[in-house]
Amino acid sequence: MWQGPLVVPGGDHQSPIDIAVRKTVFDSELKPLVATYDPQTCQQIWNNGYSFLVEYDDTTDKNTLKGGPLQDKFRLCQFHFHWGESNDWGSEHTVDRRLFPAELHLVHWNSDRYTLFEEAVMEENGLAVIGVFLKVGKRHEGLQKLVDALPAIRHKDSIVEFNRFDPGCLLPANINDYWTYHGSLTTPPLTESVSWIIMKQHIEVSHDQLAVFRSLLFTSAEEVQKSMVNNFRVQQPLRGRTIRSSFT
Ligand SMILES: CC(C)NC[C@H](O)COc1ccc(S(N)(=O)=O)cc1
Ligand SMILES: [Zn+2]
Repeated sequence: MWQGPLVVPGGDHQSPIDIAVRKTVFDSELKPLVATYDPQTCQQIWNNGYSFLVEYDDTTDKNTLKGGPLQDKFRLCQFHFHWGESNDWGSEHTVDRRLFPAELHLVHWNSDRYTLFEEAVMEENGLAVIGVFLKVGKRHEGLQKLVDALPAIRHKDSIVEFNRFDPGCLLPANINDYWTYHGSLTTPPLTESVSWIIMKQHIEVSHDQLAVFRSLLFTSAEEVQKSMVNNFRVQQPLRGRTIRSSFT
C-alpha cells in the first residue's frame, strides 16, 4: 500500500477504517438506498496510476444516488477498485479486522449543492461513496466486459472509450444492509468530504478476473514496470466517530 502523508493536518475523520461490528449503532431512521444508473452514460475507462476508473457523464442527473443516510441527491462520476497482490488482502475497509481481496468504490458528488465534482470534493457534505467488498468465488458475468478492457489500459494515463456498462450490476443483491460513517478520500487530496456507505453483502468475482486487475501497471510505458497491486491506504484511527448500521 502507498504510504503517502501519514497524518493529514487536523485530519480526524480519515478513511479507511475497521468496522468493529459490535461497536456499530443501529439507526432506524436510515432509509433504503435508491441508486438509479443509466448504462448509456458510461464514457471511458482509464488507468490513473492509482487504480483504473470507469467514468460516467455527470453533466445531468442520469446516474443518481439518494436515500440511505443522505439528505441530498448525488451524481455518480466514476467507480474504481482497490486490491492486493494476493487474495489474502486488498480491501481498504475491514469488518472485525477481516480483509477482503478487493473493494469497489462507486463515487458520487452532491449535485443539489454543487455543480462540479472538483468543487464538492472540498466540502464536508460533498461526496458519497458506496463501498462493496469483493470475494474470490464464481465468475462475475457483468464484470467480464470490464476485465476484457483492462489490457488496453495497462500503463498509467492510458485511456479507452468504454460504453454501455451498468454499474448497478456490481452492487450486491441486498443494498439495504449497510454501515455508514463520515470520512475522507483514501487517496490525495484526502479531503474529509465523504459519506461512506459500506455494503454488508459482498459480491463474488473469479480468481482469474482478479488476476487481470493485477496485470495493470502503476507505471507509464517509459518507466520501469511496477505491477498495480496493494493500491490501498493504511487504516486510520476512528477518533470517536460512530458507525451506524441500517440493520440489526
Ligand atoms: C482534480 C483532483 C481533485 N482529482 C482528485 C481525484 O479525482 C481524487 O478523487 C478520488 C475519488 C475517490 C476516492 S476514494 N478511494 O476515497 O473512493 C479517492 C480520490
Ligand atoms: Zn477508492
